Amino acid sequence: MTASDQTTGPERLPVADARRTWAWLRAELRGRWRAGALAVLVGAVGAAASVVPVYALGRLVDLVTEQAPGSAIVPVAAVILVGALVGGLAAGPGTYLISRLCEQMLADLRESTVARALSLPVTTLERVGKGDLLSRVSTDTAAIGKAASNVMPTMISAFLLVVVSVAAMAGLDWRLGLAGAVAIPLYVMALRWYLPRAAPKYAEERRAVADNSQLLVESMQGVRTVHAYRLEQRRLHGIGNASHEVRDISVSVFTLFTRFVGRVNRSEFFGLAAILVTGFLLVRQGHVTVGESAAAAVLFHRLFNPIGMLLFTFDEVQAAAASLARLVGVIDLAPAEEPRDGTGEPADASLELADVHFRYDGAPEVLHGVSISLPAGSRVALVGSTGAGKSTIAAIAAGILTPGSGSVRVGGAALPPGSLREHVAIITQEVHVFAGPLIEDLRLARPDASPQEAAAALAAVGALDWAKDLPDGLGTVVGEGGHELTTAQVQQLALARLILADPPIAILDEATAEAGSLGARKLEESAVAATRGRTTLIVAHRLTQAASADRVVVLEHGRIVEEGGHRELVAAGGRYAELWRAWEARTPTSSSR
Ligand SMILES: Nc1ncnc2c1ncn2[C@@H]1O[C@H](COP(=O)(O)OP(=O)(O)OP(=O)(O)O)[C@@H](O)[C@H]1O
Repeated sequence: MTASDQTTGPERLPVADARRTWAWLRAELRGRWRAGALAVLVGAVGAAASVVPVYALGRLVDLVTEQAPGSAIVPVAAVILVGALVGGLAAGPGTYLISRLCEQMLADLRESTVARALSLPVTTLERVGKGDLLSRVSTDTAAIGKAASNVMPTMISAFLLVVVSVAAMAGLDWRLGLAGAVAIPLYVMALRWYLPRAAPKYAEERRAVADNSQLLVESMQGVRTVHAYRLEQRRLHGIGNASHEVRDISVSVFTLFTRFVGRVNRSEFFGLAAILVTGFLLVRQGHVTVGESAAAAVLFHRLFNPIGMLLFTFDEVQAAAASLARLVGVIDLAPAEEPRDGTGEPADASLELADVHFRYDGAPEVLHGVSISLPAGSRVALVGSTGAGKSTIAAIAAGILTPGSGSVRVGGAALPPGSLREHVAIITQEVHVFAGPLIEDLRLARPDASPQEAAAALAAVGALDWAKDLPDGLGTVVGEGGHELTTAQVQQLALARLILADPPIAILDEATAEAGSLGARKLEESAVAATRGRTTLIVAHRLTQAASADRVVVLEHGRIVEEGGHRELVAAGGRYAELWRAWEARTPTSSSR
């Protein structure tokens, strides 16, 4: 089963199952087996070297007990010194190699997740909400990052030390090894008690955190609506409830953890007691020396920390595994669908939508076979009542949405969405101003644009005057936290970006609709300047835009009901004529056109 087969709910991105997550991890490790083997080898040498001083310490105890001469003690002391040195020296590179491996894997994981998230169909992102995705690329990546940089290196070193120490105890006397091993089933029992209880708790905690971020993101993004409808208290109440849920789940996770710690301490007690009793009996029967028995006890006692580390970090590893499953779920998502028919190079700047059908996820079809043809360099206006499907057509023509069936062709070529976007640029009313200097915002469209080119683009859309008057001119920081631009200024900025991007085809979806009537005419002029020479599809909310277009396409309920020149349609007395009459009645001045 792939991640994309299984969704955790209609409003969430999928989460990969354990098998798929392991398969991803194995494939990643297989691709880096050399680095992995080297890290384990260096770690094992360090662990083995660190056991030598304890062994030698036992021997030292025996020598002292036997009142051996100083000359016999010196070589043992030298062994202790060398062992400690080698152990200490190998620990650094061992940890470094493991950390490097984990960090490289994390960097690749982060890149693939973000790359896939950016290539997701817009409909998927709209359906799941940005909060879920944000919590995955931030909180989940952080959880894995923490495990990768702190937990995994410590855990692997601890594991190697445990293996080498148990082997060393068995080397002293197999019964001592066996006594030490008594603790193993107790540790395993503690872990088996804990893990199945902790896993769902962690998953629950992640889900609650994601829900909380979703609520926060929505409230921030919709802050104007929240103010407009006085929803502050209701939103705060919702966020408060979600935060309380996160808090309660975190507390219950911690309570579970402390109960687990109690079980681990009990295992340590029984393990050490078994070694001391066995050592006592073996010394009494003359099977081992006091030094060997003491060495076994020290070896075991030294494992308290690494074993504790192994067990206590298991929950972080588990949390990281839950996060990894969520990221692999995103990586496995199908990217936006490519068109099924052939591609090729566009012959010219014409744009053609042929028999396009479209439905949003889980909703009824909204476009029922729409065909629109824009010859190169023409201006076509799309007119229709609210919900007719105009914005959907604009998004399909721009390659933001993929039609369910039918095709979009540029210059006769059906292009994949990625390259369609190279030829077609769209401006919607939701223009985002990225935080930073104004000129950098313009350069999003063309990174190498010179200040003169940026200024020329602003001048062409009539925005240079106000831009120069900003506190730092084109260097003024705009966007979130910076100088606030008016809606009309933001639209002009988008039109200036269009000039810099210089696409052969432009789509304007409500680019002027937001403006008040006073500024609307000015913005229309800016739009005409920005689209001059380009094939242009305009979603015309102001019918003056339709009147100045080469052709008007009238859409109702997802179907084209009329098509032709403005005068021709007005004369025909159909749906467009009706809309035009209503428009003229509302804005008498426009009849002068
Ligand atoms: N993201 C979405 N998910 C589900 N349905 C949607 C979504 N966006 C639009 N719709 C629906 O699709 C239909 C066409 O919407 P669209 O926005 O394309 O119409 P429009 O003609 O541009 O309307 P308006 O003039 O109000 O912008 C409407 O019924 C709308 O409710």
